[in-house]
Amino acid sequence: MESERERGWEPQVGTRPKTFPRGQEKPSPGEEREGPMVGRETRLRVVLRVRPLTCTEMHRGDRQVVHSLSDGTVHVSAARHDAIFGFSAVFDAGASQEAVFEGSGMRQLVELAIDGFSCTVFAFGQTGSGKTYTLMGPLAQSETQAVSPALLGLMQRSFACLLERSRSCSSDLALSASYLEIYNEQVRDLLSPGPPCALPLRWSKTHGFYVENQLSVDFESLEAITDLLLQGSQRRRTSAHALNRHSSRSHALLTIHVRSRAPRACPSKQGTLCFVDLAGSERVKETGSRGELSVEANNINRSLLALGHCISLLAKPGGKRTHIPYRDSKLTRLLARSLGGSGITLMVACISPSSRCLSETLSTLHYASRARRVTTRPLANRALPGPPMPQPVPVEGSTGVLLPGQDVALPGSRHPQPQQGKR
Ligand SMILES: Nc1ncnc2c1ncn2[C@@H]1O[C@H](COP(=O)(O)OP(=O)(O)OP(=O)(O)O)[C@@H](O)[C@H]1O
Repeated sequence: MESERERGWEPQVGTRPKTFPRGQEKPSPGEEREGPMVGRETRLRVVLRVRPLTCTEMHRGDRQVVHSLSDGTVHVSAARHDAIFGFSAVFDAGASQEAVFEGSGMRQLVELAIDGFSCTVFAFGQTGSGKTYTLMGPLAQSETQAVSPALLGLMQRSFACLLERSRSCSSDLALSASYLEIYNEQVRDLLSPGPPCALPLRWSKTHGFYVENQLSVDFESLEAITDLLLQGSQRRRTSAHALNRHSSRSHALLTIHVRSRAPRACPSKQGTLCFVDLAGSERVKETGSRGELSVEANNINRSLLALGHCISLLAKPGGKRTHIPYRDSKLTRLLARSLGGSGITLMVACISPSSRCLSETLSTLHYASRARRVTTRPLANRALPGPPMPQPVPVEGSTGVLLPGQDVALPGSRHPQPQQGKR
């Protein structure tokens, strides 16, 4: 039986805070929430969600080979396999969207983003295993009919939580969103109007990897951010194949930037909350992908392989001291900070309980188990006092902003390069 410490977001025994780089500062006395984990080795938190058998799987007579047990474990039992895997939490087929939000630690992650940390939640698993459903709920239906509030996913629940905190008397938060996809190894802006075009991914010593010229849109209400999510998701590449009628063909990253408006003299906190909906791994033989679909599948599988490789190396004892090949894919470059840097990460592994998916399910479970050994050293971000940076200028009649010197930038602001103290 594992201890609370092994269940994620608890610092490891005997680790010491390292020095605090510029822009990422020690907590001041009284900032309790940043307390135990700041600057200390902290494990990724990994939870598992098992979706129900689909109608097709039931009609086909697939057997259920995954059974969740109490205490965060699942039992996989099939002809030649009998194994138990443990996670920080396991959600079975009957778990509601609310139970996943409350039990996964998502609410805590929102709080940490408000406190200035770079927080990431990513969903991964085989195609059709329920990643998009867990993050966004059944979004595709919302074009024609409203989605029942009970079905809303981790994203919408986190937005509500964030806005509630923002309205509460003590917090004065400025919120903005950017939404990207990695499609066939190209980074594309999902909020930018017009045909998708590739954005450059750059690296700087102070900020690590960042996307140049991505659009960032201010928002102040749940309706505004839900609209952005819907607009962006409609632009995202999806296709139908044998295992999923709405299969995502790209990795999508929605980032909420949370800036606290502190008094002038104090450095303000600058946190992020990034939702990563990975495209699912797939066996081309089973999905029946041909032509363009098969090119997409190869790109998806290659980038997931690169991610798996980085995770394996990071999970080894002393792995951080070896070279981690983040540069092998755009996905690993963008997740470098969440996996091996100073961010705080929640991973939601999604699986199908069907006997037909057994080998993919085992692969996801092994991948997820390995990820539980990965640690980061969380540090909060602070905007530094000093000469003021160019501030976005509100544009009348829009939630968008213009940076000084820009003449066209609706509906959001472009970030040509990271600002000081911000990635
Ligand atoms: N927990 C769940 N309860 C009910 N239905 C679910 C659940 N999880 C997934 N589904 C349904 O299963 C189908 C596949 O889910 P989803 O599209 O989220 O998979 P995915 O992992 O994102 O796939 P891909 O990688 O191909 O994009 C959808 O019809 C979805 O509504």
